[in-house]
Parts: sequence; structure tokens; C-alpha cells
Amino acid sequence: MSECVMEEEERAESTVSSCVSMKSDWSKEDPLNFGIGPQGSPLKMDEDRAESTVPSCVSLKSDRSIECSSSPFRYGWLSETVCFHWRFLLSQGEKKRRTELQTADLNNSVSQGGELQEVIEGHKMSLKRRCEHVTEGTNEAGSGTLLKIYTELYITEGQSEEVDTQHEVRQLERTSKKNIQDTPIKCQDIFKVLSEQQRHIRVVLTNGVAGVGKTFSVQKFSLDWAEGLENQDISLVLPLSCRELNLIRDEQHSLLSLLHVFHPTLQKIRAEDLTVWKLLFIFDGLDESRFSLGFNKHQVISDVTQVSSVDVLLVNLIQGNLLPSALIWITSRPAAAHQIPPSCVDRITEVRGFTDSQKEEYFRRRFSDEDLSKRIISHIKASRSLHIMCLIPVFCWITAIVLEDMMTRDQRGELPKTLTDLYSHFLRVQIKRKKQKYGGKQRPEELTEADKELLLKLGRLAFEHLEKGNIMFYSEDLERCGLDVSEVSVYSGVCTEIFKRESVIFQKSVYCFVHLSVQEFLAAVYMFHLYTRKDTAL
Ligand SMILES: Nc1ncnc2c1ncn2[C@@H]1O[C@H](COP(=O)(O)OP(=O)(O)OP(=O)(O)O)[C@@H](O)[C@H]1O
Repeated sequence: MSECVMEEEERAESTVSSCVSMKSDWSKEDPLNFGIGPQGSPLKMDEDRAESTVPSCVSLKSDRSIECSSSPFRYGWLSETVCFHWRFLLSQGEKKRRTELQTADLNNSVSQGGELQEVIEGHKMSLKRRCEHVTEGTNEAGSGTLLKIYTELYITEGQSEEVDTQHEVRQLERTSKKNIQDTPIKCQDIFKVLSEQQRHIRVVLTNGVAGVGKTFSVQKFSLDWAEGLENQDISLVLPLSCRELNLIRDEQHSLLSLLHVFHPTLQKIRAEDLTVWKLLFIFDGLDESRFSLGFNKHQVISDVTQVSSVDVLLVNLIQGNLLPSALIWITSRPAAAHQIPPSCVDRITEVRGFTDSQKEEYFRRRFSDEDLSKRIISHIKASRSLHIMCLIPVFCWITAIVLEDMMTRDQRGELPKTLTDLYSHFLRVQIKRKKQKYGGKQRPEELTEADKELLLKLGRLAFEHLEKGNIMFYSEDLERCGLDVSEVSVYSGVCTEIFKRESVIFQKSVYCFVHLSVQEFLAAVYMFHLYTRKDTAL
């Protein structure tokens, strides 16, 4: 550790409490436009502390302060804070020391500001790597596609009426008709105050049905920030997947250690950094969380180093007890969104999916072969139910997988026009992919007895959990249906998305709740088999 840093840390110990306790409401009134600056407000201090504190606090105020030599402090609040200290010192007749302090301050700013900037740059690089490659549809994690397939989504402020239980094509057809009162909002603007009636937006809740693009939006938002394109007033964007948070459900953490676990590039950040930076925490997939968020009765935590259970940390963050100036973005399927009390939410948005022109744009982006994308688009337009379903991006992905396979093969066959057709072809394509990858000697097109048996077991799993409304399966559930955990993870693309982490298997059903789906389709295949006890028409 450099001498400078050690010195800084020692000084921090004596000054942090005052620095940390200075809560300003800058974020409420005046979103400041800088990268790593603190929220400053005048400190109360005595003369002795002033001498040792001023340089340290000033140095925390980012290396931007040295950008302009004639006026070292660019921002109004900063100059006010600093002037306060400086007037104080000058009144003590310490002109000589002023020069010394100024020099020391500039040196510290360079060293500490430089180090903080390095941490941020490291985090940006790591986030960029993570978000640039996305796991599309139900492909295995790791086989990432570049986020360049990202297509703008239709997102609105506020939310539509409750999801009904009609057949999903009907439901989607209705949803796709734009309501005149819908206020579209761009993903990158969700924290911006967009009208005079609005107040500061601290907590945003984004709803959206399964597969509509919530996670993709989080990835795009994070990537744009990491690439320096959008929301540069935020110092750190910190995505946390609720599914991954489940893995430490039984552990005790402080907010700081939690960040170290999920964002190892931030190992060097300290408690005081968290309190002075403008942070955005993103909790993606609240519906997958296995926490019970007790908003009414919980331990109050306001210190980022205080250890507690993860759900308590979450509640305190959302309520603003912990890091009151941090921005919070929560994404959820509608059925789970009620866990967040409306009083804690400043803005609700809803990802509604693709408009008709966005559907076409998706296929154009996905295929470099222009002729193929044109044929796919015209096939979809010719089939009413496929066209309506393509409102949901994950359905576009399924359609793209199936139609690409069928249109680029030599074999002739009628292209699927109904959802049942499409789902059965989807299963075939996924089985073929699995065989190509893990295959042995079998011909990829062939469906063996073992394949059929496995699909029926998956069907049973789908059916039983659909009845219970479960969206996550665990290894015991698989075993109960006679499924081998490792075998099923190979098949992950077939059933939906199955993640194997530690000993737990999470099945992220893209289609649960009210949606007809591959899961429902598998369940139906199983039911059909039970009914006829014959070979199913796979
Ligand atoms: N904006 C987009 N551009 C291109 N493809 C998209 C987009 N949004 C979603 N997709 C496709 O749909 C799939 C599902 O999207 P995503 O995982 O973001 O949905 P979700 O709303 O988070 O679903 P869930 O509630 O199941 O978690 C993606 O893997 C991708 O294939």
C-alpha cells in the first residue's frame, strides 16, 4: 500500500464519521452531473479537526477539482463547501498554511481520485464484458450472443390493468393495441424527471410478463452506462440478479461485503466511498427471489458495514434507510411485484414487448442473411397467432430458432402456423442441437426411445409444477420425476432455462403464471401420454 493511501486511510478514520454522516439531499433536488463526486454539504468542525479534515474531505471530491486551475471547483455545491472551510482557515491568519494545504490537497486528489477512478474503470470493463454477451432465449449460459441483437422495446410509464386469464393470444392481442393514454418511456430515461409534476425518482419498479425483455433491458442499460453512453451522472451501476442472491439466502452480509461477493472488481471500495458516490442498485427478477421481504417489521440498518440477512439489507435499501441517495431499480413479473409497497416506489414502468415494427426489426438484426429475415417476417405476418405472439421477444427467439432451422434445411415441410406446431418443432430443434453437441453416433434428427422417455419425464415435471404455480425446480423435484440432474442440464434448452449452481437447479420458466408455453406444452404432451398410454405425437 502506498504511503499516501495509508495516510489517507488513517485520516479517513478520523474524518469518515463526519463525512459519512453528512447526508445531503442533493439527489432530490439537483441531480449533479459528475462521475465520482461526493454529495457535499458544509461540515461542522472545530479548528483542530479542520486542519486535518479539510484536505481529506476535499481530496475525496474527485480529481475533477484539479481540472481547472483558475477555478479549481467546478460545481456550485463543492465551491460552497470548500469556501466554508477556507474562509474558516483564512480567518485564522493561516495564509501560509493555505498554500501548503492546497498543494497537499492536490496531491491527495491525484492519488485517491486516481485510485477511485481506476476502480470505476475496472468495474465498467467487467460489466461491459458481462453485458456485451447475452444468453438468448434458453440457450445455455456462456454461449453468449452479442447484445447487438438488442432491439428497442416498447416500455410505458405506469402499468396496464391486471393480467387476465384469457388465452394468451387473446390477451396479447388486446395488450398490443396501444392505449392512447400510455406514456412511452425510454429505458435509459427511467430515473429522469420528465415532467414538472414529477419529483425526484429514487425507486423504479419495472413490471413485465415472462420473456418480455426485463433482463435484456437491465443488460442494455448497464452496457450503455459502462460504455459511457448514458446516465453518466451515476457513479456505479450495480446489477444484482435475485436468482443469484438466493444462493446466499442463508448467509449474513453487510451491504459492502455483498457487493464484494457479486462484484469482485469492487474489492477496493470502502464504506465511505459507498456513501459519497451516486449508486444504482438493480435487483433483476424479483419474482425469482426466495426472500420474504418484511417491509412492516424489520431491523433498521443505516450502516453499510452492518451485517444482517440479505432480505433485511434489501428492505433497508429500498426504504432508503441504507444509502438514502442510492437509486434502486427492481424488475419483476407482475405476479410478484406486489411485494414492494407502492409507498416505496417513485415510478412504475412496464415492458410491453415489441411493437409491429420492432418485431420486424428484431428479425432483421438477428439474421445477417437479408433474404432469410424477409422470408421469416412474411411467414409470421401471414399467421395471425404467430404474429400476435411475437409481441413477446422470447417468442420471437423461439420462432427465429425454428424457422431458421426449417428454412435453411433442404427438407421440405410445411412451416408451423400454430403455436402447437411451433412448440413441437422447437422441441425437435432443441433435441437436435443437444445431439449435435453431446451426440454420440445417433443421427441428430432421430428421436430415440430414450429421448421420448426423457421428454415425458420433463413433461411430468412441467405438469406437476404448473399445477402448483412453481417457477423454480430443485434437484429433489427432478429426482422425484425420475430425472437425472446432469442429463437435464444438457437438455436445458428443451424444458426452458435450467441453471445448475451449487446443488440447486433453478428452472426459470419463461412461460409460467398465465402463459401458454413450452412448459405447458410439455405438460400437455405428458397428459396426452397418460390419457392414451401410447406414443405421443412428438
Ligand atoms: N430487447 C430485446 N432485443 C432482442 N431480444 C430480446 C429483447 N428482449 C428480450 N429478448 C429475447 O427474449 C428473451 C427473454 O428476455 P428476458 O430474459 O430479458 O425476459 P424477462 O422479461 O427477463 O423474462 P423472465 O420474467 O422470464 O425473467 C431473451 O433471452 C432474448 O432472446
